[in-house]
Amino acid sequence: MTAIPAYHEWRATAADPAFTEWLRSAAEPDWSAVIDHPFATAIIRGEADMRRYLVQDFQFVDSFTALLGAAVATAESFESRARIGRFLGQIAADTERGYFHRALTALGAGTGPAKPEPVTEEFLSLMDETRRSQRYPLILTVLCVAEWTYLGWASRAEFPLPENFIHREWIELHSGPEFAGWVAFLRDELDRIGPSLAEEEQAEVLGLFRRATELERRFFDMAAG
Ligand SMILES: Cc1ncc(CO)c(N)n1
Repeated sequence: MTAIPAYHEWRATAADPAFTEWLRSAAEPDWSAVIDHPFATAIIRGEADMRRYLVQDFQFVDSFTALLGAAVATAESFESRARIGRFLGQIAADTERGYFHRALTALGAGTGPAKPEPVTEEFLSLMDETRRSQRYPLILTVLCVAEWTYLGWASRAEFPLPENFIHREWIELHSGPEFAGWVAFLRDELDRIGPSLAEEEQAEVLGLFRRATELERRFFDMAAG
């Protein structure tokens, strides 16, 4: 494995010196494996069996929403806090939650408690630990991986989208200008804060970014069965 240069070394030679670009490039090959994952391709084609995936992801989204709450609590300005709070209230707790209820009902799965798969457990632990740290850079890092990878695969979809609402709305929730704007906000926050962190903290952020990306890949592997 090639060693990953520290941010300040990397940025001297990078075409795009953004902090999140350093993180993303260091998360390869997992990053591209998530974006190009066969399960994501099956969603885009309207062919994925969504039941196990959505039952597991409903648990993910609960911890993710709690993590958004921690981001609201730790953000450094009212504008950032309001931006995250809006996404929490309008998307996570409303549009997306409504989708889960309709989709899980249509799949005959229900919205009650379900047994988490091992990768789900690992992801929930990572998010819960990050939430408890109450450290904004770490919280942003996990949010950024989750949202940016999802924008990546969902943006591969072309019109017309699948007819089945379970595939179509899942793609719509993670693509389009509004979701792209949300991801741009998360990246901008991390691009603003990351460069002034101490080198050890930058390394910690990098480790967390890579770990979360690996979990995204394994989450799709789990869904593909
Ligand atoms: C596993 C996973 N990663 C990212 C997202 C997007 O929030 C999601 N719903 N599920």
